[in-house]
Amino acid sequence: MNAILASLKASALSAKAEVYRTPIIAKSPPGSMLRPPSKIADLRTQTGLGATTKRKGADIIAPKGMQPQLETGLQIPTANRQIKMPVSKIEKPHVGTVHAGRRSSSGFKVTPKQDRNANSISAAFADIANIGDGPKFTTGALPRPAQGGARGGSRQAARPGVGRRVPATRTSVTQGRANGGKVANAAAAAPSKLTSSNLPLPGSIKRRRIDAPETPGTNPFSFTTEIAGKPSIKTSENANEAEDDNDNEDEDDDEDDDDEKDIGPPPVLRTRAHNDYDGRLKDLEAFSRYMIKKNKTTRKKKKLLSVELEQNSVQVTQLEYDNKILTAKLEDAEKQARLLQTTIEGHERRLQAEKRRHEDEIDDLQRKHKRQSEQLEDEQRTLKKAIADLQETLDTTKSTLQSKREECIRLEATISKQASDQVEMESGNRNLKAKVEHLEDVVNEREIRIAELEDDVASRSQTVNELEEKLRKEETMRRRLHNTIQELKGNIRVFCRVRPLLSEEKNASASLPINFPECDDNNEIELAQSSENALGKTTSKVFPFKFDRVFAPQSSQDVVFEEVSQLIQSALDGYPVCIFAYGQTGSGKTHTMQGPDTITSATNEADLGIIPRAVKQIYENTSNLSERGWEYTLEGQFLEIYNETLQDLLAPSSRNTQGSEKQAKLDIYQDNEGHTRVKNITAIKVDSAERVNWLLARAAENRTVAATNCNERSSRSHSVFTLYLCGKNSLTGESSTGVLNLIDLAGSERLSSSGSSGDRLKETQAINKSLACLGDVIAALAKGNRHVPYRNSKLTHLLQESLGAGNSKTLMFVCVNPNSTSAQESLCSLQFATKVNSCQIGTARRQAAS
Ligand SMILES: Nc1ncnc2c1ncn2[C@@H]1O[C@H](COP(=O)(O)OP(=O)(O)OP(=O)(O)O)[C@@H](O)[C@H]1O
Repeated sequence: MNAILASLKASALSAKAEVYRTPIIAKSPPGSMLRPPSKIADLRTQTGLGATTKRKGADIIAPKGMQPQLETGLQIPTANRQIKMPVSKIEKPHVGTVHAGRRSSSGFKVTPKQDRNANSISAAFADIANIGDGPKFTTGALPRPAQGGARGGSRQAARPGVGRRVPATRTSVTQGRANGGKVANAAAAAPSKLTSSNLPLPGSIKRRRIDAPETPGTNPFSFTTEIAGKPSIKTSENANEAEDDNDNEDEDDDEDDDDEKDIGPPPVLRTRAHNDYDGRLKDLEAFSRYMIKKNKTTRKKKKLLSVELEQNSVQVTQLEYDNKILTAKLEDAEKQARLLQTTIEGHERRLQAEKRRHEDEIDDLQRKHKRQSEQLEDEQRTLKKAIADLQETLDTTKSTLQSKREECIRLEATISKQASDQVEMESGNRNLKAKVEHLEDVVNEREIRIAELEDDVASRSQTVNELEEKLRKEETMRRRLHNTIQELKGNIRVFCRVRPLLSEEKNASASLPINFPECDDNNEIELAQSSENALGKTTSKVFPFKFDRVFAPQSSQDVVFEEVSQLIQSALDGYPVCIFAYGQTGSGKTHTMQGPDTITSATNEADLGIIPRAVKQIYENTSNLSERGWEYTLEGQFLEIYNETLQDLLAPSSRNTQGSEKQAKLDIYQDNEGHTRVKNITAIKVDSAERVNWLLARAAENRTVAATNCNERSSRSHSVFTLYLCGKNSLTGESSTGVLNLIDLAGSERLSSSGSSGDRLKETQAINKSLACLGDVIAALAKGNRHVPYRNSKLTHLLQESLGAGNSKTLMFVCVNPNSTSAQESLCSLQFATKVNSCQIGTARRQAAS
């Protein structure tokens, strides 16, 4: 749209410029009056005209003594303003003939010249031009002349020779070369109507010089002006001269010769005598001749000026004609410009509307673009995040892919290997098939054999069942026999164990002189004791002791437990068993019953004492017994008797700490079945051998807490581990309830040798009391007293069921310290053990439901 508007504006401007440029060109038409400055100067020199006034765009030549008055171009004398060219008659312009006038006040006399052809500009041009052979005006591309025009008139008017009189001021119009050089009548040649469209373009005006003929008297500076579509006007001084012929033709004939002469200075009128009439007459005659000459010269000049004037008039007419044409073109151009302006305004309005619409569209598009940009930015952020996630996934996938590739490579290698293996296997398979066929035959044979064997198995399984039944009966028999053996061994037995000297004891003191006489039963021990009598003589006395078994210091835990395991089996068979260790502090009671103070999974099994080994044996035996229909549940409890007070060693540790929940009082009672039980005691199911380790660890922990309050608590209290074994045989319907009491008694130091006082004395008294009660109970059982004082101490009360109650089995370990410093205490312990060993407690009775 902008391009269309720009082209429209450019065409309008070019039209305007063309219109306004035309008068400028018309101001300086080629001709005699408006010549190049150099030509004008030459002409002025030749004609003796006055000063030249230079105007913008043209040189204006005025006669000597006459100032130019025209604003543009040439001021035509008033007398010649008969040259009019009404606009309405442009198609037939009037051109007045310019004549050399009469002398006027300004030196020229101007008279109206007869209009030879007032209705035809061509006639006027013909009057001016076509004089003799001189330069001519040609009409160029003017419209064709009217019929009957002066075709070839110029030829007829042309007369050869110079200086020959020709009709005054003749102008011919020719049709140019297109008409074959024939002269056309100007009137006939004029267009019927001049319009801007058929007017000649200003740019088509051509100016060329036509060489003047070499004829004397011809103005060498005459020009032929050709205007395309317009008549050419030819001017020459010959024409001017001819124009004057109408007025002074005769006079000029005589005076032509004098024209070229210099009239010289006026004659001098000398002073003569008044009566010198001849002289004065001569002077007057001379002066008269001079004046006549001068008059001739003046008239000649006037002629030239008249010619100039005529030429100017023609020029003016031509300019007016051009002016009107250009005015018409200007009007057309202005009309067109207005039209274009209207069109432009319309275009501009449409453009404004388009512009507004486009601006609205641009705003909409910008809003849309902004929204889309925001959406795109959001999408870009989302995409970036997705790309990052994808990149991460890609990396993970790449690494996975890499590992998969490596795996594929491995698999391919494996596949190729497997393929080769498959080939081998196929060949092997074929061999195998052959073998299979062979074996199938064998199998068939063997199936027959199997059928025979199944019959045999069936008969044998019946035998097995019969044997199992027999085994169960034998198991029952075994239990009875085992118990009988135990009874034969004694329901209360005593083992003696002497611990080795500790590393720190080996250098400090001499070991006790203990002797283990060689015997098959390993049940003797001799304690040598030297004493000094009143005479100062040292006497040595040997105290022999005999127990059910004596274990020397090198005896391991395994050897000790091997003798004990028979009693553990009795407990599993449903008998109350009580094993306790007796001896002074540090004699090895705890080592025998438990082993190390703290038992963990890292503890060496060889160091384990009777308690963990007993539980392990029980589990192994219950597993074996399950094949014979026995199912057992084990429940354990661990308590200590300190100063005749029961303490639960398996209670949660919080119950034993100060300020925490106070432990409920533990009371000993007998349940409905006559079993001795402890009220409020913590009973823990022992469902594995390892559970016992945890149980012992908790007991040790609770004992450690108590030891912080009471010095060497473990040595000053009795600890009792009780395991209840309840078994049921689903096959025989038998059941059994065994009790295993494993007791680590307090140190058995005598009160006198302990040197105790205060709390320690009280502790020792309590220990001695309970141990004395234990002795009393055993003595009562040995005597067969009806009353056995079990309730004299917490210990005997607790062991009532397991200590001599008919069916119970009791084993006492008397532990001996090999240190010589403990000789007296060791002797007392061995003496106490001998008393216990001498007891014969009644026949043990199995606690069976049936
Ligand atoms: N048969 C043995 N072999 C090796 N060392 C033993 C043996 N018997 C006991 N000992 C060691 O002797 C020391 C004392 O033993 P232990 O603590 O068992 O005596 P105790 O009679 O239980 O004393 P307490 O009455 O103070 O508890 C311990 O260091 C223990 O390891």
